[in-house]
Amino acid sequence: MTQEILIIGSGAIGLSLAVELKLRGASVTVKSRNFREAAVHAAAGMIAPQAEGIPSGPMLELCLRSRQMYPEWTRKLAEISGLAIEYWPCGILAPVVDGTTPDFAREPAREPVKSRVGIARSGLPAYWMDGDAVREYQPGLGTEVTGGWWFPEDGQVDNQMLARSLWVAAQTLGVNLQEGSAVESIERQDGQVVGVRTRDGIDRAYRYVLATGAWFEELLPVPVSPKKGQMLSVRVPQGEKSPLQRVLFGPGIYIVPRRNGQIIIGATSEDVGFTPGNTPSGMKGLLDRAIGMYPALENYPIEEFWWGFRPATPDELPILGASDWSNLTLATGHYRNGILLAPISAKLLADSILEGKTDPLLKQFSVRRFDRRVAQSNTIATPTNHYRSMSSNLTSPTASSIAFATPSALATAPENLLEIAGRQFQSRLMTGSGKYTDFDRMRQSIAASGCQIVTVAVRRVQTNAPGHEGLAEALDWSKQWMLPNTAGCKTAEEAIRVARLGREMAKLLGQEDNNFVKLEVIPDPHYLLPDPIGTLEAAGQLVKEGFAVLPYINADPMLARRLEDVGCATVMPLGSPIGSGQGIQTAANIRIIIESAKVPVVVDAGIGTPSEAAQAMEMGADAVLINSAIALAQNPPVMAKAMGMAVEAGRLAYLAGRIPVKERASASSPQTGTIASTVS
Ligand SMILES: Cc1cc2nc3c(=O)[nH]c(=O)nc-3n(C[C@H](O)[C@H](O)[C@H](O)COP(=O)(O)OP(=O)(O)OC[C@H]3O[C@@H](n4cnc5c(N)ncnc54)[C@H](O)[C@@H]3O)c2cc1C
Ligand SMILES: CC(=O)[C@@H](O)[C@H](O)COP(=O)(O)O
Repeated sequence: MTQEILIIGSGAIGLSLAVELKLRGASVTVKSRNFREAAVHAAAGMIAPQAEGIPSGPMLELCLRSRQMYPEWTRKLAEISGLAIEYWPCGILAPVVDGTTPDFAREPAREPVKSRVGIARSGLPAYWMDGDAVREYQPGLGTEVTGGWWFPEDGQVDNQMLARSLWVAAQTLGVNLQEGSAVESIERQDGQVVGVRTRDGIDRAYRYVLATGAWFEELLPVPVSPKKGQMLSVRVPQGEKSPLQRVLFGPGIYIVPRRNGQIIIGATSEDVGFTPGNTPSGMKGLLDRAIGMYPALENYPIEEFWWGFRPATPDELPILGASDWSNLTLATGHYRNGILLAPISAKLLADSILEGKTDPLLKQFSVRRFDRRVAQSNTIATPTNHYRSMSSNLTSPTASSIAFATPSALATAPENLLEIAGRQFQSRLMTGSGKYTDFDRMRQSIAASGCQIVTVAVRRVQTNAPGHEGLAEALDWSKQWMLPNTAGCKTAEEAIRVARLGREMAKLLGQEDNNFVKLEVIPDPHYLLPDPIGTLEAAGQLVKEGFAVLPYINADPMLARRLEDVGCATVMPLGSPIGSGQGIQTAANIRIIIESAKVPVVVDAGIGTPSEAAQAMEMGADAVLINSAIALAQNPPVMAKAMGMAVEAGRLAYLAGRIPVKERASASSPQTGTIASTVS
């Protein structure tokens, strides 16, 4: 068997993965029944996690991560293939029509509406405009439009160019592309795939990936079905300049203007199996809605119509990752968002196939959610149930918990308490409140961790960002000390403003004397690295205003000293980028900070496992702050418990003092006085 990776399917997903695997040095073959039938050609190419109204949770996170990858990903593909790809972050305007107000617009904007333009409730950039404002912004909208949402970070890619570029990039890199090679069956034996059968015989490889889009069920009994979409395009009349410079995404209709004057109009969503062709009723429905939203289209020449099949699963979420066969990876079900999700799918699957790294996000899209057998056995071990049985063990006074009491008492002895700005805490673990799938899970996890300080993103709570609606009220603040943070602030000014809001929020929730703020000034959306200058500037001001400032910083010893000098209550150097789970990559600098700091040092961000939390504490950190590793674990409450124990273990180890590292062995039992030496 060769070390070849064999991908079945050459659509957006199969080709993106082929390119990624090849770029990382793998040997790759792609079997493609028919490149032209792939949905990637039929799509509109919208990069639209916000306009699609995807609710907060793993899917939105996947989409946002992918959207963020788009500029660099398309640049790289264009460079390899030598073919331009038009990626246009033009923003998407979602007009609202009377009686069809989409979910995200149902409540009015919380922040004061400045004239006729309001800022959205979502933590992501989104702006509400009333009827007059939206018309000013986009002249020519139909009379039925009563307002609209503007999503400046959504956009579009020319999916036809993308498809060509993916194919040529794969070819250029040396992927073995076998067009016209339809796989008829997948041969399986002893829990493994042993080959794929085509009309020419059996092909074997070391690993296999099934990426056949809407046709997935033909080869494997997994619930993926085709959702047909009909589309058409018109063209801006010759000599006229396109009046549309952004995508319009209305109820049941979208209008996607390309820079070359073509305007794509889509799309129907039909459960008609693989029935081919465009229908008069499909076309009429699209044209009626499109003209209603943007009447000028009625006189534009029609250029083309077509259709395609989206791969849809029952929950409309993709299937990504491992299967019941150890060497078979699954990649399908991207439904309406396969163009958007191509880069992140390729990255996460390549990480898993080549490096055995399973991003926690990938687990959310496992095929196992459709497996009745597995689902049933899972109910016994679902996070909540498992946690319940575990927590009852932990609270009952068993022999082991009694035996454990002495060291715990040491860790919580008065001289060993964590003290920040005059306030004492027994637990040295701080946790975050974001990224949980639901509030119950969050509450259970925070309780299981034993932490006493919980940080809350003020801005996201204020704007009711997805997953943050009612978050602040969801926790019992008589048991936890709130650490409001300024996440989402890019400048010192914003952070100062949000810190003040945070203080008000803590007051409203009953913590009258809470002046704590976790200061985050992060202009860089990619690595979420803090701005040292903005942080120092904001810290100085906030200290003057009476805040206890806990600044999140890169592990920079000089900056830590400057922040201490301006009066910060702690310093919070990062272990590695937020949410990366890369552990403590900055150990050498953190050691220097710990050595010289007179204020508590809290290692914040990047901790992925309990052993890394313990490592930070063994190094002498005063506390750690952990969010993603708990919230995104398969079983958050149990991971929270593990983190709490690790922090305590690490602290005890630090207090106990480790043995020095020696170059030579040193025997555990005496070398003299043994029987042999006594006899002789
Ligand atoms: C009308 C329409 C509009 C859309 N608009 C958007 C949009 O604006 N934004 C967005 O993000 N997404 C959009 N999508 C969705 C997106 O196009 C799909 O999610 C994505 O293309 C799916 O990619 P895939 O690789 O899984 O499948 P496909 O791209 O369909 O590719 C599957 C490939 O597998 C091959 N294959 C099948 N069976 C076999 C076999 N037995 N052996 C070998 N090869 C086989 C097929 O020939 C095909 O080439 C749209 C889809 C449609 C139909
Ligand atoms: C919630 C919070 O404050 C995070 O920004 C923090 O830095 C934790 O990082 P991880 O999510 O990597 O644990």
